[in-house]
Amino acid sequence: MMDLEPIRTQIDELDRQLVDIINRRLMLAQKIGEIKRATNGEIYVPEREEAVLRKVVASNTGPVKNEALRAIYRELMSAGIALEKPLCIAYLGPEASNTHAAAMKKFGASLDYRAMDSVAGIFAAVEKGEADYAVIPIENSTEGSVREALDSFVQSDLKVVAQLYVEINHALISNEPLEKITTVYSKDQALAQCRYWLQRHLPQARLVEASSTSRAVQIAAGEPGAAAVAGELAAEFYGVPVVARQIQDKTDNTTRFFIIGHKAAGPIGGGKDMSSFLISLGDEAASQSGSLLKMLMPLAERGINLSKIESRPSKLRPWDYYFFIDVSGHYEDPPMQAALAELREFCPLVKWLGSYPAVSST
Ligand SMILES: O=C(O)C(=O)C[C@]1(C(=O)O)C=C[C@@H](O)C=C1
Repeated sequence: MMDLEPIRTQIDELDRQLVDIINRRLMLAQKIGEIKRATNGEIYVPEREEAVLRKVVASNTGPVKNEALRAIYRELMSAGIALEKPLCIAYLGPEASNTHAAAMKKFGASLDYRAMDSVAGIFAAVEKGEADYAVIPIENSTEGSVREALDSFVQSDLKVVAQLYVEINHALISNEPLEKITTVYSKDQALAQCRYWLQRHLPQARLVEASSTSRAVQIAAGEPGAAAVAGELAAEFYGVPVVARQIQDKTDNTTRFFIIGHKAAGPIGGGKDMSSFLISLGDEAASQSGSLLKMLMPLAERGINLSKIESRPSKLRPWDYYFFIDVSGHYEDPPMQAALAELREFCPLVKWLGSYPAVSST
């Protein structure tokens, strides 16, 4: 057998150098932190993180996978942020929810996390300064928008600062075997994502909505005949067995999360920014044909790409709608400013919800 020792000696030497380099990187982040504190700058800078990750990935010649590099850098930047200021990140809890997992994926292990029991509570926590940023689910590839999350932007001045996509796998979690399960708890979106599996395997079971997937596991843990639909992380965290894995109807079930804070991300440029807006057409919508087309034209004419449009009842009067749109580009881009000026001529409400890096690579 070949001798491992000389190779391990080389690894030990590289590790010593790595620790030294990591500490030197962190000391630079600390210096940046001092400048930010003196100038009241944002501690978390999504556009800079995105630029760092893109440079790192571009310089990678292998064999390390880009995904592994991104995970390593996530933790390096998390450690850096913690030295600049120990940020608190609110998420839809309780602990071990899919949003908790998404928050950890975005911000790493060095920050403080705070579970909240509703999207409204999350917005309030950031607004009152009890948390610096928050992570909320905004839409799912199988079930569409999280309506409560969209509606929260109507009243709030908080901004979308970043986004991330996370593949969501659901499990059936219970102390009971499948044949003894009579009630299944979960968040409405999660129940809907497993609708056919539940119909096939538990046609008699009562489906009951819970405020989150992890809350469902807490309930199921203490109730005879009850099960929860949630991620396996929650099963492990609350010590409740997994009865069936991968029960979502679509294998590529993905949820998009928004990171919200007080200040939107700065521009990256080069087609790598996105922005979200809330627009009301007011009486225009009811009185004129083609008003929706009129709303989209100022954007289309300037090459601003619309990637999503969603209407929600305004709740001001029946059949009055708000349009939530996601578009390419940053709020500060001159073509965007021109399009917005035009929109404001006939739309009673054009509210900027935030700008953020286009496809988050974290
Ligand atoms: O460049 C900055 O502003 C930093 O604070 C450094 C750093 C990094 O570690 O690279 C850390 C946190 C920010 O979110 C962005 C980048």
